[in-house]
Amino acid sequence: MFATGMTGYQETLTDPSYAGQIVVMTAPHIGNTGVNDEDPESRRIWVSGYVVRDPSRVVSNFRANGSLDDDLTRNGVVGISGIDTRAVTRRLRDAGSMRAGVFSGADASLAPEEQLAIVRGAAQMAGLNLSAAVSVQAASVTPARGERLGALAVLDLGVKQATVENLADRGFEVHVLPQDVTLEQLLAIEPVAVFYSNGPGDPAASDDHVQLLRGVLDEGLPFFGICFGNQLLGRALGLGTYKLPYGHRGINQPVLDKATGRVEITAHNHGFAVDAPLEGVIESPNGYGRLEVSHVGLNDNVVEGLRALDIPAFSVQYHPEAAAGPHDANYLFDRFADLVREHSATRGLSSPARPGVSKPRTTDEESN
Ligand SMILES: NC(=O)CC[C@H](N)C(=O)O
Repeated sequence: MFATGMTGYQETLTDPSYAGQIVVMTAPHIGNTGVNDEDPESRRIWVSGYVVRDPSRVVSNFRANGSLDDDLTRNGVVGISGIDTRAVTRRLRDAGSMRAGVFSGADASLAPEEQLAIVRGAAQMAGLNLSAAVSVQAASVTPARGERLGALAVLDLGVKQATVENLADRGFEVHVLPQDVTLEQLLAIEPVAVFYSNGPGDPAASDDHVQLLRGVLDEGLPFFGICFGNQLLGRALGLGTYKLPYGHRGINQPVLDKATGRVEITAHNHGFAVDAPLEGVIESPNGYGRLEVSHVGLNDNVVEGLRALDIPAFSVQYHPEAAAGPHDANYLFDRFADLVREHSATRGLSSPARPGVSKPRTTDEESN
């Protein structure tokens, strides 16, 4: 797939949501600012391959302590340059994101048909669950900063460091939990709220995370989800998801906040989306009351946010942590903190109540 950001390649490479994907950069000149210790969004580079037109031969930045080339080598990730990435992008826009291969070493001398057979033998992104590959194995805690709101359970489906920092800045004691945590283990930290992160893979292949989220919503806990978290909230509420032809990956995507009429320029990285009517109020097929699409992508009218009207839950498909990207959507972290404050005031911090809607509890009502 292709990414259109002209800056922030280090954040892109270390964003776990790119796991399993070969990233083609439309910006022609990549690597000028090298790499540093401050910008990684996670513990490693996750892309499967990196395709650029013209890598910088000189690293020039006061923060740099290495080059892009060295960083890719250290992480065992293959990069390829000298490619007309804009021509590749035009093909991807016409034909959609597809499986691909970058061959080096002995594989480079294989016949094209043999290379094609290797690519065709690779797994499709549709139907793939990659959460276990990127999630932490053990929980970790980042202390709250400023006014303390309480413990926040973050399900690590591929969380970015900038998200953790934004949540800690809002007063949450951020507990990053492994993706296979049980509802009992999650509730044991006595969270005031729950957050689902971004992450790689097809949301339709994440039934366990959807079930866990339904347990969280049944507890009446406030919820915020970003990107993969938005898709999983959609599924928990009873909506379907689908694969976009070539996805949204860049840092200048216009999104309408329907509540304010304001247009935000935002960072995106998603290949799937929630299927829901853009206008009007929808009744949750899973019995969570009313919900609506809160944000819409203006390039192609894709659902970019959801809000439940009868339970304290909302999510966005794009990236308010904006690493890299513009900060227009940063208010969403404040909106989450406000929701938790309101909820704590009405329910009491230590005794979460069930939402005032009755929910059928069978498992076969999942719509996808
Ligand atoms: N950044 C994300 O969370 C991506 C979500 C999902 N894997 C998608 O491609 O749509």
